[in-house]
Amino acid sequence: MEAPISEIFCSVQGEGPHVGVRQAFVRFIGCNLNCSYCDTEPVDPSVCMFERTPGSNSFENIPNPLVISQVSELLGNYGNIHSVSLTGGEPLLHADFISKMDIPHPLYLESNMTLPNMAEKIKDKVSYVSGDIKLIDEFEGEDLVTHLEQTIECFRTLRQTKDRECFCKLVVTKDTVPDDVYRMVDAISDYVSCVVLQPVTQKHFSSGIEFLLQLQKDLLDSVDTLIIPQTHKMWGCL
Ligand SMILES: C[S@@+](CC[C@H](N)C(=O)[O-])C[C@H]1O[C@@H](n2cnc3c(N)ncnc32)[C@H](O)[C@@H]1O
Ligand SMILES: Nc1nc2[nH]cc(C(=O)O)c2c(=O)[nH]1
Ligand code: SF4
Ligand SMILES: [Mg+2]
Repeated sequence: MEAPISEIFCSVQGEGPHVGVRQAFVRFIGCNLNCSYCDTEPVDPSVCMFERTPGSNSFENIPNPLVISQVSELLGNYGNIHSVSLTGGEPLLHADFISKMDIPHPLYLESNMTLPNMAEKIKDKVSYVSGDIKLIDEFEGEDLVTHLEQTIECFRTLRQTKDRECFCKLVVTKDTVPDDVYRMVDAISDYVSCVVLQPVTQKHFSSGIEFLLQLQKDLLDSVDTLIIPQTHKMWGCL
């Protein structure tokens, strides 16, 4: 079993309720969506950039695709880590690979939550699910009803249990429509421990502070809701 991976590095989780924990990151290549705000840089798919020494900004190029034993060996360099973040791109496109991974650390999945059949394959492998809600205007493709159904099914499959933590992130931009947020959150709120409103970072127009605080106020009536920006961008780590 093999998969194309763009980066393997060690950093701290910069988003959501576990900001600051030491993690290894495995970034898979490829995505089924095309979000307007996406911060994943295009890469040379022929190599995986491996940062052996955390924070060194020095990378070894490892030819793609990688086999599972190679990934396990590379992750062994990073010492005492909280978990291994599987990100991308969309890691669920590589569910077959993930289902066969055999590493001693808990797996932390970062997903767009649009591929319920793939979620089924790895639901018992992952200990943490950081699942996004994507609003329909963020990508081209299916209609709203199909998108909503797939998102709900994905959250239902990967929902919070005694063995798995599942929380939701939602990137807020100046184009975010509150009613879209309420509809989507309402549909999945039973499956998550909390909702994180993640203000969009970067060159994109930011949403206003008042707007974010109003969204949080409204959502708090039904679900624990935090506002947490991408903290790794603040101190420039990977
Ligand atoms: C790059 S994505 C990869 C995982 C998966 N495809 C997804 O979208 O959840 C990782 C996280 O970064 C967030 N993200 C991407 N671009 C962002 C931006 N410009 N500002 C804030 N968050 C962003 C995504 O919403 C997601 O929560
Ligand atoms: N430090 C750090 N935290 C992160 N949380 C989610 C990330 C991602 O790109 O999936 C990410 C990332 O790329 N770096
Ligand atoms: S789903 Fe994730 S990786 Fe794919 S385009 Fe959207 S933010 Fe980027
Ligand atoms: Mg990122």
